[in-house]
Amino acid sequence: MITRAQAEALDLADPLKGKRQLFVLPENTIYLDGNSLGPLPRHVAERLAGAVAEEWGQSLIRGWNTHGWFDLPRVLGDRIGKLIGAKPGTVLAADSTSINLVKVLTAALGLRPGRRVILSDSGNFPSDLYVAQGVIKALGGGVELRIVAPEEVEAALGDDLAVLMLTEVDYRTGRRHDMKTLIAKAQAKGALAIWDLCHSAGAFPVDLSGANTDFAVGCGYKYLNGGPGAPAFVYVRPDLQDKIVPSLSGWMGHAAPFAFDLDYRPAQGIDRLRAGTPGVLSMIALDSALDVWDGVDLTLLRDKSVRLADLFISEVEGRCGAYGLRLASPRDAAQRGSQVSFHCDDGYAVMQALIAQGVIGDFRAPDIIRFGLTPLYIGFTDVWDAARILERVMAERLWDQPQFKKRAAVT
Ligand SMILES: Cc1ncc(COP(=O)(O)O)c(C=O)c1O
Ligand SMILES: Nc1c(O)cccc1C(=O)C[C@H](N)C(=O)O
Repeated sequence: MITRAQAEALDLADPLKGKRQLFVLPENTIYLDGNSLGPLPRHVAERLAGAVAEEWGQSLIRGWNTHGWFDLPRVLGDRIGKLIGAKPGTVLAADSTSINLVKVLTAALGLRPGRRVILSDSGNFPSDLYVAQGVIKALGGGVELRIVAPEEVEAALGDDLAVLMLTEVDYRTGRRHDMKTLIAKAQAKGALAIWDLCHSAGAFPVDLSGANTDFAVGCGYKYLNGGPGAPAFVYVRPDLQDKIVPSLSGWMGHAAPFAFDLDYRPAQGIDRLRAGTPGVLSMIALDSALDVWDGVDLTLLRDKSVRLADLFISEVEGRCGAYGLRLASPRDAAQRGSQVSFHCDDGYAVMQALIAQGVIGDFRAPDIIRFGLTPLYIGFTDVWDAARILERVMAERLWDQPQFKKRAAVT
């Protein structure tokens, strides 16, 4: 444990400290939930207002050409690609993570006919498992979703494997898979690998090309700060792009959308992953939000993320261990994403009481309180203060009140 003055000294020496002022952060709030919804980058409101008034208001339908609306999915894809080690032309910003997963899962199964198994793990985000279940039903069966414990994935890679479908960072515990190794082992079995990077993109450096990733998806509203419901992204390895047969074969992914042919012909390259009309205003918000990454060295980002997490773990364990909080995240930073979670009895009420004290994290059933550590706008003093406030919530049993026990619709 350290003193508050020591935490302040760490902030003063932080090479990323200048980035914080780029964000709108409400007063008296310590925001440790950027792994669920990133905060508003300050300049986005003006850019969005300008886009509404000028681009939509004045240019009307001409905006598709004059403001480059049609190209936004590719342009944003390339910007996101720089954060995840993807080459230009391999990432598309589009739709939601769940929808993009339908696209790549059906594409991958189409490339491995006769193979029966989609392998995933019980730490995956449930939407991904639901998508796989839905795809299997829509295909009329013949494929099985096999779910194993995260630590059993490697041993479960069999000769009948069609697709390994995993989320790199466990949304509850922050446990991180060894993506490169698992991809190589799945490919050695003749399978394809799909990675969900929702809790990776913008959280630490990702190297999709270096890991020879087949497919990846991820969202724009967490560490990329694109706003609620921001466009997601999808990655396809260059040599697979023209081999895949899109199942969501909408007109915007057609080779010639404005020829209005009656028959579908897929576009070349990543464009065939487009389906329908993109949400242009959301694309513009995400495009603008991505400016905060200009000049950011992702190795510095990771270094700060690890140090924030180590400090938070030591402060919370030191202050709250006596109240039964237990670390749910890996202690070894190399096996963690950019969040820290604790098992906590009455965790929902504890988190609500903490939020009432100005520290925003979230709760994930059955007993996890979860804290996102986002180095662009969170500092060492923030996590020190958050641990101290959590100690007060526990010591004074501030959580033990009826209003903190009533579950909201969205947690
Ligand atoms: C790992 C992961 N995958 C998928 C999703 C679902 O994304 P969406 O609701 O944007 O489709 C989320 C979060 O909601 C997530 O954390
Ligand atoms: N996508 C969300 C939403 O629409 C509402 C509330 C939360 C979310 C989330 O992103 C949850 C998130 N995927 C998680 O890691 O738990």
